[in-house]
Amino acid sequence: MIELNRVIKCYGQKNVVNDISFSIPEGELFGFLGPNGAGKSTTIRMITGLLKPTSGSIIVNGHDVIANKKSICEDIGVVFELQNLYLRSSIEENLKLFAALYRVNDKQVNQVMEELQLTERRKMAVKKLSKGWKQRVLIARALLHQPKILFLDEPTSGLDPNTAILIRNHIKRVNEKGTTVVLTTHDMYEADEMSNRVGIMNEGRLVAIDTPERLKQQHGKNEIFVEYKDNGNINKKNLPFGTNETNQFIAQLIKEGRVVNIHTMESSFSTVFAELTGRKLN
Ligand SMILES: Nc1ncnc2c1ncn2[C@@H]1O[C@H](COP(=O)(O)OP(=O)(O)OP(=O)(O)O)[C@@H](O)[C@H]1O
Repeated sequence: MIELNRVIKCYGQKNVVNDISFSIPEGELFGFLGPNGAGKSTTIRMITGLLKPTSGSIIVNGHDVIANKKSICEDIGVVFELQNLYLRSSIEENLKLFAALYRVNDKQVNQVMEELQLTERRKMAVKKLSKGWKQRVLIARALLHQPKILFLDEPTSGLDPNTAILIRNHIKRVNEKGTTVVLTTHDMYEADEMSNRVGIMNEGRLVAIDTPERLKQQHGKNEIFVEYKDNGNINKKNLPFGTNETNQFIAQLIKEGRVVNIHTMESSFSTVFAELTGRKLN
């Protein structure tokens, strides 16, 4: 369980995280979204004890992170961008070094390597690996000590679709076994598909927190897509669902026998994001 209460972080005069309160229950897969500079990384760094808030309280699994940041080390695993691996060492050496710090046995190291499909290249130096392999090593390293909470910052950014699927599936499996997951992402499909709930930040504030389905119902806009004959050409239009203008326009097309194709389109999560933050991503 993660609980933030009235958390503020300011740099100079600017509140980059501006009085946010929310909680993440045990076992949830929580998607954390927001445009660049919204304050997501700052918030995650505060939750994981890497950064001290200006004010407010943060409790992780019953521990006050601000009073004692070391208290949560054993409970959390983190996969952040620009994390260091020992490039000249092999996958296995990197993992065993970390395993020793957490008193994790070889059996667990082998199992995690197997689960992330790393075994085949276990002896290969990390510097020779592609970005996707390195990312899997980072995830393996974060999971070695079987943390109760896993924090991932853009885990599939810049990876090929197959590696992204492998990583998403693994994150889902880890979550199904009981690990709470906090996933920061700019990928709206990933957020929608994976999260039990999402929190959306904008300009330091938490502007929404709910299930993707409810956010789509509340903030999305269903549309009707219609293709129709128009003076010898085929025209296409997206129209708002259920308005009088749309109904009249379509009724007229049907009457004149001009409809070529028509279907409704469920609002996408990108629409929700744009509506709540005023900006578009992906
Ligand atoms: N050490 C710092 N000193 C001053 N300002 C900072 C510092 N760290 C972050 N900021 C500012 O805080 C704001 C929030 O940054 P943060 O990295 O938390 O955003 P983000 O939502 O994670 O963005 P991104 O999606 O680009 O990673 C930004 O305006 C950033 O410039």
